[in-house]
Amino acid sequence: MMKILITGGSGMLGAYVTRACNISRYNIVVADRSRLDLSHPSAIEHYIKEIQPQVILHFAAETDVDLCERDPRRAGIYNHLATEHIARASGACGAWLLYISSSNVFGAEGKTCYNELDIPLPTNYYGRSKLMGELAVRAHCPDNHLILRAGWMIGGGPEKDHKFVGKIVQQIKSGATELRAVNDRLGSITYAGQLSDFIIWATEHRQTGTLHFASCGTISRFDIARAIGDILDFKGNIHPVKSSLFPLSAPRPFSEGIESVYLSLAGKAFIPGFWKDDLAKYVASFQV
Ligand SMILES: NC(=O)C1=CN([C@@H]2O[C@H](COP(=O)(O)OP(=O)(O)OC[C@H]3O[C@@H](n4cnc5c(N)ncnc54)[C@H](OP(=O)(O)O)[C@@H]3O)[C@@H](O)[C@H]2O)C=CC1
Ligand SMILES: Cc1cn([C@H]2C[C@H](O)[C@@H](COP(=O)(O)OP(=O)(O)O[C@H]3O[C@@H](C)C(=O)[C@@H](O)[C@H]3O)O2)c(=O)[nH]c1=O
Repeated sequence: MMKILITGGSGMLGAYVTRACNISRYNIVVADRSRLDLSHPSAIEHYIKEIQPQVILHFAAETDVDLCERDPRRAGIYNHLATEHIARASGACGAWLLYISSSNVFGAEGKTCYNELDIPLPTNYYGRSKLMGELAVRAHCPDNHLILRAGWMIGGGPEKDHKFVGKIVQQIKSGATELRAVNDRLGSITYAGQLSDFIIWATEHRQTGTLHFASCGTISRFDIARAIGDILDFKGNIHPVKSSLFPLSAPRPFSEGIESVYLSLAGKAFIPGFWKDDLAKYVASFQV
Protein backbone atom coordinates (compact mmCIF):
# COMPACT_ATOMS: atom_id res chain seq x y z
CA MET A 1 0.00 0.00 0.00
CA MET A 2 1.22 3.49 -0.89
CA LYS A 3 2.99 5.08 2.14
CA ILE A 4 2.27 8.82 2.30
CA LEU A 5 3.94 11.33 4.62
CA ILE A 6 1.84 14.46 5.24
CA THR A 7 3.17 17.68 6.78
CA GLY A 8 0.71 20.35 7.96
CA GLY A 9 -2.12 17.81 8.24
CA SER A 10 -3.89 20.00 10.83
CA GLY A 11 -4.03 23.09 8.59
CA MET A 12 -6.79 24.46 6.37
CA LEU A 13 -5.78 22.42 3.31
CA GLY A 14 -3.99 19.55 5.06
CA ALA A 15 -7.11 18.58 7.02
CA TYR A 16 -9.13 17.99 3.81
CA VAL A 17 -6.36 15.90 2.28
CA THR A 18 -5.75 13.90 5.46
CA ARG A 19 -9.48 13.11 5.67
CA ALA A 20 -9.53 12.03 2.00
CA CYS A 21 -6.46 9.81 2.49
CA ASN A 22 -8.08 8.17 5.53
CA ILE A 23 -11.25 7.46 3.54
CA SER A 24 -9.13 5.92 0.77
CA ARG A 25 -7.34 3.85 3.43
CA TYR A 26 -3.84 4.88 2.34
CA ASN A 27 -1.00 4.16 4.72
CA ILE A 28 -0.47 7.72 5.97
CA VAL A 29 1.93 9.21 8.47
CA VAL A 30 0.83 12.68 9.57
CA ALA A 31 3.93 14.46 10.84
CA ASP A 32 2.82 17.09 13.31
CA ARG A 33 5.27 19.66 14.67
CA SER A 34 6.34 17.36 17.53
CA ARG A 35 7.81 14.99 14.92
CA LEU A 36 8.71 17.31 12.04
CA ASP A 37 9.37 20.87 13.16
CA LEU A 38 9.88 23.44 10.41
CA SER A 39 11.91 25.54 12.84
CA HIS A 40 14.55 22.75 13.01
CA PRO A 41 15.15 21.97 9.35
CA SER A 42 18.34 19.96 9.90
CA ALA A 43 16.44 17.25 11.83
CA ILE A 44 13.93 16.73 9.03
CA GLU A 45 16.01 14.60 6.64
CA HIS A 46 16.82 11.98 9.25
CA TYR A 47 13.14 11.70 10.26
CA ILE A 48 11.96 11.25 6.66
CA LYS A 49 14.66 8.73 5.79
CA GLU A 50 13.52 6.61 8.75
CA ILE A 51 9.95 6.59 7.43
CA GLN A 52 10.87 5.92 3.76
CA PRO A 53 7.63 7.26 2.25
CA GLN A 54 6.75 6.80 -1.43
CA VAL A 55 4.88 10.11 -1.43
CA ILE A 56 5.35 13.34 0.55
CA LEU A 57 2.53 15.89 0.68
CA HIS A 58 4.12 19.05 2.11
CA PHE A 59 1.49 21.50 3.39
CA ALA A 60 3.15 22.85 6.55
CA ALA A 61 4.28 26.47 6.31
CA GLU A 62 4.33 29.82 8.05
CA THR A 63 1.20 31.31 6.48
CA ASP A 64 1.06 34.53 8.50
CA VAL A 65 2.15 36.90 5.76
CA ASP A 66 2.68 39.86 8.12
CA LEU A 67 4.70 37.81 10.60
CA CYS A 68 6.94 36.72 7.71
CA GLU A 69 7.52 40.38 6.89
CA ARG A 70 8.41 41.28 10.47
CA ASP A 71 10.61 38.20 10.84
CA PRO A 72 12.16 37.27 7.45
CA ARG A 73 14.47 34.81 9.22
CA ARG A 74 11.43 32.80 10.31
CA ALA A 75 9.99 32.96 6.76
CA GLY A 76 13.30 31.71 5.37
CA ILE A 77 13.67 28.85 7.85
CA TYR A 78 10.05 27.63 7.79
CA ASN A 79 9.16 28.08 4.14
CA HIS A 80 12.50 27.84 2.34
CA LEU A 81 15.06 25.84 4.35
CA ALA A 82 12.61 23.31 5.79
CA THR A 83 11.26 22.72 2.27
CA GLU A 84 14.82 22.31 1.00
CA HIS A 85 15.49 19.58 3.58
CA ILE A 86 12.19 17.87 2.75
CA ALA A 87 13.11 17.97 -0.95
CA ARG A 88 16.59 16.53 -0.27
CA ALA A 89 15.09 13.67 1.75
CA SER A 90 12.46 13.12 -0.91
CA GLY A 91 15.17 12.86 -3.54
CA ALA A 92 17.15 10.42 -1.38
CA CYS A 93 14.08 8.17 -0.78
CA GLY A 94 12.90 8.38 -4.40
CA ALA A 95 9.59 9.78 -3.10
CA TRP A 96 7.20 11.87 -5.21
CA LEU A 97 6.93 15.31 -3.58
CA LEU A 98 3.97 17.68 -3.65
CA TYR A 99 4.64 21.29 -2.64
CA ILE A 100 1.92 23.91 -2.29
CA SER A 101 3.05 27.32 -3.37
CA SER A 102 1.14 30.57 -3.58
CA SER A 103 -0.09 33.25 -5.96
CA ASN A 104 1.95 35.51 -3.67
CA VAL A 105 5.08 34.58 -5.67
CA PHE A 106 3.71 37.08 -8.22
CA GLY A 107 2.76 40.72 -8.05
CA ALA A 108 5.77 42.98 -8.53
CA GLU A 109 5.34 42.96 -12.30
CA GLY A 110 2.02 44.76 -11.88
CA LYS A 111 -0.07 42.51 -14.16
CA THR A 112 -3.68 41.63 -13.31
CA CYS A 113 -3.41 37.88 -13.82
CA TYR A 114 -0.50 35.45 -13.99
CA ASN A 115 -0.19 32.01 -15.61
CA GLU A 116 2.53 29.36 -15.44
CA LEU A 117 4.51 31.09 -18.21
CA ASP A 118 4.95 34.25 -16.13
CA ILE A 119 8.21 34.60 -14.20
CA PRO A 120 7.53 35.00 -10.45
CA LEU A 121 8.49 38.29 -8.84
CA PRO A 122 7.16 38.59 -5.28
CA THR A 123 6.47 41.76 -3.33
CA ASN A 124 6.94 40.49 0.24
CA TYR A 125 8.99 38.03 2.32
CA TYR A 126 6.25 35.40 2.51
CA GLY A 127 6.11 35.32 -1.31
CA ARG A 128 9.91 35.23 -1.54
CA SER A 129 10.18 32.38 0.95
CA LYS A 130 7.55 30.34 -0.93
CA LEU A 131 9.40 31.00 -4.19
CA MET A 132 12.69 29.84 -2.64
CA GLY A 133 10.82 26.71 -1.53
CA GLU A 134 9.80 26.11 -5.15
CA LEU A 135 13.40 26.48 -6.35
CA ALA A 136 14.60 24.01 -3.70
CA VAL A 137 12.00 21.43 -4.75
CA ARG A 138 13.04 21.72 -8.40
CA ALA A 139 16.75 21.50 -7.51
CA HIS A 140 16.66 18.53 -5.13
CA CYS A 141 13.78 16.46 -6.46
CA PRO A 142 14.05 17.38 -10.14
CA ASP A 143 11.98 14.74 -11.95
CA ASN A 144 9.61 13.66 -9.23
CA HIS A 145 7.67 16.66 -7.93
CA LEU A 146 4.50 18.64 -8.45
CA ILE A 147 4.26 22.30 -7.43
CA LEU A 148 0.70 23.61 -7.14
CA ARG A 149 0.22 27.36 -6.78
CA ALA A 150 -3.00 28.27 -4.97
CA GLY A 151 -4.69 31.66 -4.80
CA TRP A 152 -6.46 33.13 -1.77
CA MET A 153 -7.40 29.85 -0.11
CA ILE A 154 -10.88 29.34 1.30
CA GLY A 155 -11.89 26.37 3.43
CA GLY A 156 -11.79 24.83 6.87
CA GLY A 157 -14.79 26.50 8.51
CA PRO A 158 -14.71 28.44 11.79
CA GLU A 159 -11.86 26.41 13.32
CA LYS A 160 -9.33 26.54 10.50
CA ASP A 161 -10.28 29.50 8.34
CA HIS A 162 -8.19 32.39 9.68
CA LYS A 163 -8.24 34.23 6.39
CA PHE A 164 -10.52 36.88 4.86
CA VAL A 165 -13.57 34.74 4.02
CA GLY A 166 -13.57 33.17 7.47
CA LYS A 167 -13.40 36.62 9.07
CA ILE A 168 -16.26 38.05 6.95
CA VAL A 169 -18.54 35.06 7.56
CA GLN A 170 -17.81 35.25 11.30
CA GLN A 171 -18.60 38.99 11.35
CA ILE A 172 -21.95 38.39 9.62
CA LYS A 173 -22.83 35.42 11.81
CA SER A 174 -22.01 37.39 14.96
CA GLY A 175 -24.48 40.16 13.99
CA ALA A 176 -22.25 42.91 12.54
CA THR A 177 -24.20 45.31 10.34
CA GLU A 178 -21.39 47.44 8.82
CA LEU A 179 -18.60 45.59 6.99
CA ARG A 180 -15.62 47.05 5.18
CA ALA A 181 -13.76 45.29 2.40
CA VAL A 182 -10.70 46.28 0.37
CA ASN A 183 -11.34 47.02 -3.30
CA ASP A 184 -7.87 48.05 -4.55
CA ARG A 185 -6.17 44.62 -4.24
CA LEU A 186 -7.02 41.67 -6.49
CA GLY A 187 -6.59 37.92 -6.44
CA SER A 188 -8.19 34.58 -7.23
CA ILE A 189 -9.77 32.15 -4.80
CA THR A 190 -8.90 28.49 -4.36
CA TYR A 191 -11.38 26.26 -2.52
CA ALA A 192 -9.29 23.88 -0.42
CA GLY A 193 -11.91 21.11 -0.77
CA GLN A 194 -11.54 21.17 -4.57
CA LEU A 195 -7.76 21.42 -4.37
CA SER A 196 -7.76 18.39 -2.08
CA ASP A 197 -9.70 16.32 -4.66
CA PHE A 198 -7.15 17.31 -7.30
CA ILE A 199 -4.24 16.47 -4.99
CA ILE A 200 -5.57 12.93 -4.46
CA TRP A 201 -5.91 12.46 -8.23
CA ALA A 202 -2.48 13.99 -8.90
CA THR A 203 -0.91 11.73 -6.27
CA GLU A 204 -2.39 8.61 -7.82
CA HIS A 205 -1.24 9.71 -11.29
CA ARG A 206 2.14 11.08 -10.12
CA GLN A 207 1.62 14.36 -12.00
CA THR A 208 4.76 16.46 -12.34
CA GLY A 209 5.60 20.08 -13.08
CA THR A 210 4.15 23.39 -11.91
CA LEU A 211 0.43 24.16 -12.10
CA HIS A 212 -1.86 26.99 -11.03
CA PHE A 213 -5.09 25.92 -9.30
CA ALA A 214 -7.74 28.62 -8.76
CA SER A 215 -11.34 29.43 -9.58
CA CYS A 216 -12.04 31.58 -12.65
CA GLY A 217 -11.99 35.32 -12.04
CA THR A 218 -9.62 37.98 -10.72
CA ILE A 219 -11.55 39.85 -8.04
CA SER A 220 -11.24 42.08 -5.00
CA ARG A 221 -12.04 41.34 -1.36
CA PHE A 222 -15.00 43.68 -1.79
CA ASP A 223 -16.37 41.49 -4.62
CA ILE A 224 -15.98 38.46 -2.34
CA ALA A 225 -17.63 40.15 0.65
CA ARG A 226 -20.59 41.24 -1.51
CA ALA A 227 -21.00 37.70 -2.83
CA ILE A 228 -20.90 36.31 0.73
CA GLY A 229 -23.52 38.91 1.72
CA ASP A 230 -25.80 37.67 -1.10
CA ILE A 231 -25.29 34.02 -0.20
CA LEU A 232 -26.05 34.64 3.50
CA ASP A 233 -28.83 37.16 2.79
CA PHE A 234 -26.93 39.83 4.75
CA LYS A 235 -29.11 42.90 5.32
CA GLY A 236 -26.37 45.27 6.53
CA ASN A 237 -23.94 47.42 4.51
CA ILE A 238 -20.65 46.44 2.91
CA HIS A 239 -18.38 49.43 2.27
CA PRO A 240 -15.60 49.35 -0.35
CA VAL A 241 -12.39 50.72 1.20
CA LYS A 242 -8.76 51.23 0.24
CA SER A 243 -6.18 48.74 1.55
CA SER A 244 -4.52 51.58 3.50
CA LEU A 245 -7.49 51.39 5.89
CA PHE A 246 -6.08 48.03 7.06
CA PRO A 247 -2.42 48.84 7.78
CA LEU A 248 -0.46 45.57 7.54
CA SER A 249 3.25 44.78 7.89
CA ALA A 250 3.57 43.10 4.50
CA PRO A 251 2.80 44.88 1.25
CA ARG A 252 0.16 43.00 -0.76
CA PRO A 253 0.52 43.16 -4.54
CA PHE A 254 -1.98 45.12 -6.65
CA SER A 255 -2.97 41.72 -8.00
CA GLU A 256 -2.07 38.10 -7.33
CA GLY A 257 -4.74 36.78 -9.70
CA ILE A 258 -3.75 33.44 -11.25
CA GLU A 259 -5.03 31.21 -14.04
CA SER A 260 -3.70 28.05 -15.67
CA VAL A 261 -2.67 27.31 -19.22
CA TYR A 262 -2.04 23.63 -18.39
CA LEU A 263 -4.63 22.43 -15.87
CA SER A 264 -7.15 21.37 -18.52
CA LEU A 265 -4.59 18.83 -19.78
CA ALA A 266 -4.74 17.12 -16.38
CA GLY A 267 -8.40 16.19 -16.72
CA LYS A 268 -11.58 18.23 -16.98
CA ALA A 269 -13.08 16.74 -13.83
CA PHE A 270 -10.82 18.86 -11.64
CA ILE A 271 -10.93 22.28 -13.27
CA PRO A 272 -12.30 24.76 -10.70
CA GLY A 273 -15.42 26.69 -11.72
CA PHE A 274 -16.47 30.34 -11.69
CA TRP A 275 -15.34 31.99 -8.43
CA LYS A 276 -18.87 32.85 -7.19
CA ASP A 277 -20.06 29.24 -7.59
CA ASP A 278 -17.02 27.83 -5.78
CA LEU A 279 -17.33 30.44 -3.02
CA ALA A 280 -21.02 29.53 -2.59
CA LYS A 281 -20.13 25.83 -2.20
CA TYR A 282 -17.79 26.68 0.65
CA VAL A 283 -19.93 29.29 2.42
CA ALA A 284 -22.90 26.89 2.34
CA SER A 285 -20.81 24.34 4.24
CA PHE A 286 -19.54 26.88 6.82
CA GLN A 287 -21.13 26.00 10.18
CA VAL A 288 -20.48 28.27 13.15
N1 LIG B 1 -4.01 29.96 3.22
C1 LIG B 1 -3.83 30.47 2.02
O1 LIG B 1 -4.52 31.44 1.63
C2 LIG B 1 -2.80 29.90 1.08
C3 LIG B 1 -1.91 28.92 1.49
N2 LIG B 1 -0.96 28.43 0.59
C4 LIG B 1 -0.03 27.39 1.00
O2 LIG B 1 -0.81 26.20 1.21
C5 LIG B 1 -0.21 25.41 2.25
C6 LIG B 1 -1.26 25.10 3.29
O3 LIG B 1 -1.74 26.33 3.82
P1 LIG B 1 -2.89 26.37 4.94
O4 LIG B 1 -3.60 25.07 4.98
O5 LIG B 1 -3.64 27.64 4.75
O6 LIG B 1 -2.02 26.53 6.25
P2 LIG B 1 -2.49 26.73 7.77
O7 LIG B 1 -1.91 28.01 8.26
O8 LIG B 1 -3.96 26.50 7.91
O9 LIG B 1 -1.75 25.50 8.48
C7 LIG B 1 -0.36 25.50 8.57
C8 LIG B 1 0.09 24.12 8.91
O10 LIG B 1 1.52 24.16 9.10
C9 LIG B 1 1.82 23.63 10.37
N3 LIG B 1 2.99 24.27 10.96
C10 LIG B 1 3.15 25.58 11.25
N4 LIG B 1 4.33 25.77 11.87
C11 LIG B 1 4.92 24.55 11.94
C12 LIG B 1 6.16 24.11 12.45
N5 LIG B 1 7.05 24.93 13.04
N6 LIG B 1 6.47 22.81 12.32
C13 LIG B 1 5.60 21.94 11.76
N7 LIG B 1 4.39 22.29 11.27
C14 LIG B 1 4.06 23.60 11.35
C15 LIG B 1 0.58 23.91 11.24
O11 LIG B 1 0.59 23.06 12.36
P3 LIG B 1 -0.14 23.46 13.75
O12 LIG B 1 -1.58 23.04 13.58
O13 LIG B 1 0.59 22.69 14.77
O14 LIG B 1 0.01 24.95 13.91
C16 LIG B 1 -0.53 23.60 10.23
O15 LIG B 1 -0.76 22.22 10.13
C17 LIG B 1 0.97 26.23 2.77
O16 LIG B 1 2.14 25.76 2.16
C18 LIG B 1 0.69 27.65 2.30
O17 LIG B 1 1.87 28.37 2.12
C19 LIG B 1 -0.92 28.86 -0.69
C20 LIG B 1 -1.77 29.82 -1.14
C21 LIG B 1 -2.78 30.43 -0.30
C1 LIG C 1 -10.65 41.61 8.49
C2 LIG C 1 -10.77 42.27 7.16
C3 LIG C 1 -9.68 42.24 6.26
N1 LIG C 1 -9.78 42.86 5.05
C4 LIG C 1 -8.66 42.80 4.09
C5 LIG C 1 -7.40 43.48 4.56
C6 LIG C 1 -6.33 42.75 3.76
O1 LIG C 1 -6.21 43.37 2.48
C7 LIG C 1 -6.90 41.35 3.55
C8 LIG C 1 -6.25 40.31 4.42
O2 LIG C 1 -6.87 39.06 4.20
P1 LIG C 1 -6.08 37.70 4.42
O3 LIG C 1 -5.56 37.65 5.82
O4 LIG C 1 -6.97 36.60 3.96
O5 LIG C 1 -4.92 37.92 3.39
P2 LIG C 1 -3.45 37.40 3.20
O6 LIG C 1 -2.79 37.13 4.50
O7 LIG C 1 -2.76 38.33 2.28
O8 LIG C 1 -3.71 36.01 2.46
C9 LIG C 1 -2.61 35.37 1.87
O9 LIG C 1 -2.27 34.24 2.67
C10 LIG C 1 -1.14 33.52 2.22
C11 LIG C 1 -0.95 32.31 3.09
C12 LIG C 1 -1.13 33.24 0.77
O10 LIG C 1 -0.49 32.29 0.31
C13 LIG C 1 -1.73 34.29 -0.13
O11 LIG C 1 -1.97 33.85 -1.38
C14 LIG C 1 -2.96 34.93 0.47
O12 LIG C 1 -4.04 34.03 0.49
O13 LIG C 1 -8.30 41.44 3.86
C15 LIG C 1 -10.94 43.52 4.67
O14 LIG C 1 -11.04 44.06 3.55
N2 LIG C 1 -12.02 43.56 5.54
C16 LIG C 1 -11.97 42.97 6.80
O15 LIG C 1 -12.97 43.04 7.56
